[in-house]
Amino acid sequence: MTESETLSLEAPALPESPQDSALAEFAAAACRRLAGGILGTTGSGLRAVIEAEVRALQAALGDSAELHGVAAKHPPRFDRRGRVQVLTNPVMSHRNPLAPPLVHHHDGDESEFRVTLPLQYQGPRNSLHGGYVAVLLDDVLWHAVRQMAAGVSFTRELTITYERPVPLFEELRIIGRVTTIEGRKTFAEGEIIAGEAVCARARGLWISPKSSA
Ligand SMILES: CCCCCCCCCCCC(=O)SCCNC(=O)CCNC(=O)[C@H](O)C(C)(C)COP(=O)(O)OP(=O)(O)OC[C@H]1O[C@@H](n2cnc3c(N)ncnc32)[C@H](O)[C@@H]1OP(=O)(O)O
Repeated sequence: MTESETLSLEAPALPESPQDSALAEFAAAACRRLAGGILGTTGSGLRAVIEAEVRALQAALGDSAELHGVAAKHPPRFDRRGRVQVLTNPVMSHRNPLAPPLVHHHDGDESEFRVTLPLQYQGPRNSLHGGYVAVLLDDVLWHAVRQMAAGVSFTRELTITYERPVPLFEELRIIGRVTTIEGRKTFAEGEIIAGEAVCARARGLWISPKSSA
């Protein structure tokens, strides 16, 4: 597979039918498994498997140029509250192979993700990459803000405190909660918890641009 073909596959279509959505989620799950498998395996046997898989995918996709820029052609989709759905988010979208297989729920002013992270998120040995710690906290805090604040808010400031390594291969609770709303400004905080231990903390400010408030 050439580099340009790889990039084209990273700009997925936004399918409209439930069947297509299921297909996109299936494909993303397969990509995740492949990414983890590649990192954990070496040798010529792996090369043969990957070559065969890639050739089969190329044949099934036909002209992969069709995948270029498809997202921009599709109109946005809306949720039950009339808000634009975020279908490509690299943390929460089940269609995005970059997103880990997390489950989330929201209760009151608090959002929670639960996830067990595999090898492709490794920074220090057996621990989560620090940048990804910030990504997860940014997203869970934003999710809490999204439920509570009017309009759409964007991260203005985010401070992470790395208390101890965040482990891979065990379930994490990633929690975000709104602390204060002052007009267009929403302050939030949260943490990543493994077992009983708080591994990382975050606090930050989200601002809704004047036009969306
Ligand atoms: C559909 C889904 C799509 C969205 C899909 C999102 C997917 C989830 C992503 C997770 C979240 C992200 O990563 S979001 C992506 C990363 N973030 C971004 O790209 C944002 C880049 N920054 C911006 O675009 C801008 O700075 C904004 C929109 C955040 C704010 O712009 P602005 O509205 O012009 O801000 P400004 O007037 O300067 O400040 C507003 C008010 O806040 C005050 N203020 C500013 N900074 C501070 C501060 N540190 N502490 C206290 N107060 C502050 C100012 O004094 C002012 O007060 P006063 O004068 O009013 O009193």
